[in-house]
Amino acid sequence: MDSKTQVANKPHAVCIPFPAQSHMKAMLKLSKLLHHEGFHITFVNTEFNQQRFMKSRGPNSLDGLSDFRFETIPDGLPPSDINATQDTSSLCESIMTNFLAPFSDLLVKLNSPTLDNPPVTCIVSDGFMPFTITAAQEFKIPVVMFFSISACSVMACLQLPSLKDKGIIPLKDESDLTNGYLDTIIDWIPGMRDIRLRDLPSVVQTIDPNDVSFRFVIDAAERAPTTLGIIVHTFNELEQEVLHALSTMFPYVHAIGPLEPLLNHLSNDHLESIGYGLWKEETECLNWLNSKEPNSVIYVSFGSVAVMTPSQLIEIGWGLANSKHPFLWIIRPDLVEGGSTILSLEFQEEIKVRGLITSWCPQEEVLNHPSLGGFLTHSGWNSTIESVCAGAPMLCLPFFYDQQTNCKYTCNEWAIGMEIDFDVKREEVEKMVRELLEGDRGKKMKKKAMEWKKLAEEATCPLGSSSINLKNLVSEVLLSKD
Ligand SMILES: O=c1ccn([C@@H]2O[C@H](COP(=O)(O)OP(=O)(O)O[C@H]3O[C@H](CO)[C@@H](O)[C@H](O)[C@H]3O)[C@@H](O)[C@H]2O)c(=O)[nH]1
Repeated sequence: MDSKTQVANKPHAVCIPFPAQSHMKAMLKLSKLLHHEGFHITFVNTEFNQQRFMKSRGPNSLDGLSDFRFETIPDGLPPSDINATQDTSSLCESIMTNFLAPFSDLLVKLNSPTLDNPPVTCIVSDGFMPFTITAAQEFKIPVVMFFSISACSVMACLQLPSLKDKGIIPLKDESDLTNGYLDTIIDWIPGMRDIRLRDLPSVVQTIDPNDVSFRFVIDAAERAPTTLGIIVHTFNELEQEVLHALSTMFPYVHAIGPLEPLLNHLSNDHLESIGYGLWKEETECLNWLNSKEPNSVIYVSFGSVAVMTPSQLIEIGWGLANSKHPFLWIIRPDLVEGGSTILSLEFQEEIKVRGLITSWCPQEEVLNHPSLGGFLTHSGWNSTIESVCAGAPMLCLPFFYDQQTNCKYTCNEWAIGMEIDFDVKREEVEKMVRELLEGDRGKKMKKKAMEWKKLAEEATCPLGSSSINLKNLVSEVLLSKD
């Protein structure tokens, strides 16, 4: 077969993430795995995020290979700060109305005989981008939905239409937020036990049926079951019960994760140079960690979207300082409401020998550093599963979306976390950090975290459950001729 015929016969996956940092990172990792399975990859960014990538990682950072390429579509939004996460509600609204047309145009372009790539054979779409299902139907190609969230959060999202039909959501009145209604146990969700309304994705905490995020998640939940199947960034051993329940709802459910150790098993990763950060990674913190005792440092990060009040920032800061333990704290340029960080000179003087604050770091390297003792996190799913991989116990301070659900499972089911009240007080932060790094509960959580780490390693070794699920996804779904 000549090389032109070889190219023409290659399977070609178009991979499109929800256009935000964590979803892009997870989809890029999955795309690299599919590339290794022999796929030609087209990775679709919004123009805005493509520019951010180039800015943070350099103009050639997305050069890729001839069979791993990047394309862009517009996001339909007015210009915004290149150093900040876009407003999620505006993004969701725009995804629902503006993305289908440019995405379909891109598929037409990619199928053009004048281009030197194989015709598109499948779409791997973020689970929250259901316009891709319409495009897949139009182009008569399979689509699978990839959820870069936990299986329990996927299940919870999928139940939103039923919760709405039963009149449980949206809330009837603002008072339902505080009168105990959120403590209602929902006892009929398959595979999930002892779940309260407040543990479900935070979009349920609205009284407005037209709330953008509420409509956005319901739309995705209603459309997901019309696809061939779903991929979830998790592993069988971690979420057995809920994955089993999900498997009765779709033709295929593939738990493929954690993604980083799966990638680490690839020999010859030609795509290693394609990184993930939309902010420039500051690496001097790794040297700082080298100077610390094993298991001594608390790492603090709230992901790429959460925004906190100045008061929360100050309470967290003094709680960390008063614990007297060393800490590494990520304060993104857009972390605090109003934009500026207001840490006093007194605070900076107090922490200068044992605290390091930086704007963005190579998080997975930090979590796996020997001096790391624990992680104070917002319970975003990528942070949670990266912490599981690293065997790091967590303090959970969930903000919104799926974070409440992840926090519930981290603390109650997996026994590797303790929750901090959202109305943060410095005394509580100090106490929790001490308990995590010095107390019996912390020791038990660390032991459990190491057990989950071992199971994650087993799931991602060549004959582990996630590696087998990846092979099955490729042969049963993406290469299937049915
Ligand atoms: O200094 C940093 C801080 C974070 N990260 C990375 O950024 C990602 C953060 O992801 P995540 O923990 O999932 O948080 P968010 O960025 O807040 O992610 C959004 O999307 C996730 C699904 O992809 C949801 O689970 C979250 O609730 C939602 O807020 C992780 O991969 C981190 O490794 C870095 O590389 N460097």
